[in-house]
Amino acid sequence: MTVVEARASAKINLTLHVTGRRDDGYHLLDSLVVFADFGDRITVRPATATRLTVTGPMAAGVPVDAGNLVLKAAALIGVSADIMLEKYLPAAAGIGGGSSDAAATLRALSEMAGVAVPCDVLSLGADVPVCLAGGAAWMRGIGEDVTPLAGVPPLYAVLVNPGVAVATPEIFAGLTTRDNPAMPEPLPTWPETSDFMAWLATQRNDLQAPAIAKEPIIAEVLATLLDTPGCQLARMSGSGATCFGLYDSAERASAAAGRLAQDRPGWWVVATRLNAA
Ligand SMILES: C[C@@](CO)(OP(=O)(O)O)[C@H](O)COP(=O)(O)OP(=O)(O)OC[C@H]1O[C@@H](n2ccc(N)nc2=O)[C@H](O)[C@@H]1O
Ligand SMILES: Nc1ncnc2c1ncn2[C@@H]1O[C@H](COP(=O)(O)OP(=O)(O)O)[C@@H](O)[C@H]1O
Repeated sequence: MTVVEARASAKINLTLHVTGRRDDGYHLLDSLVVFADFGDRITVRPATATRLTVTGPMAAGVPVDAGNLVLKAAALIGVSADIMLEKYLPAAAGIGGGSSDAAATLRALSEMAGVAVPCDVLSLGADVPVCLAGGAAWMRGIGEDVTPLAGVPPLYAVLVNPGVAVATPEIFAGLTTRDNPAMPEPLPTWPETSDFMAWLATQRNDLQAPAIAKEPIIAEVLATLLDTPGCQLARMSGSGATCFGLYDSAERASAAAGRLAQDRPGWWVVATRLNAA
């Protein structure tokens, strides 16, 4: 019997520029996306009818019915399976947990049954195409235009979520401007990690201000991250509330995560590598 496992890595928007809005209300994005070496885990086994079990430390509140993106992905690819989802990522957190689960399910079911992943996965969510691509990418359009990026260095990061779930549509609705500048085209090259960090600091997450207006604790998360030794940049990912801090070494990232976990027992804190090979 073929059992296939797949990692559903956390998605991090290192930049997230909102550059316009379509007539249907969806926003045009311009985002540099990378993935963490930390995430959920999907295991699929052949079965005559699809069944989903959700376990893991972050399983509470995750839908187990047809609303789960794992089941939507299984229906889209048309493969039945016994699917186990182990949740380690907080939901509704701006790190694409559900989208990454959907992409991992498509990959795992494709391998298990020997069927191709459907070309059009955007119907599962705007973040699913980039999660399916899986590596550092330039994401544009509403999320369907994904260009893999070489030359993005691996980074040491700490991810922090203060435990507030954020509804993505509400954050987009809070934008005061929707025609903000895009990243430069072509993107610059970054010979050293320090060049990349310096450039990142000049970019933005346009959803950060409306997210802070809705959930002021996000500003506290950013300030707390910036206050830890070695933190070079702190920014929110996606529509929040998860923020990332970038560090100059694995040791400093790990020390910061240890200190934050101790000082803020209610916060979800993880030291991880982004865009590691
Ligand atoms: C904002 C981003 C940035 O990567 O990340 P998250 O905060 O979800 O992690 C994504 O675009 C989210 O992707 P995803 O969560 O898959 O979005 P969807 O389910 O397709 O859409 C949820 C809602 O977000 C808004 N939305 C989403 C994408 C987009 N380009 N414009 C939008 O306005 C719409 O209100 C939509 O109804
Ligand atoms: N597999 C899943 N994991 C987490 N949330 C899911 C999943 N499937 C559906 N959802 C729903 O999707 C919503 C958005 O969750 P998620 O994809 O984790 O957040 P975000 O879009 O902020 O990155 C959640 O509120 C939850 O109800």
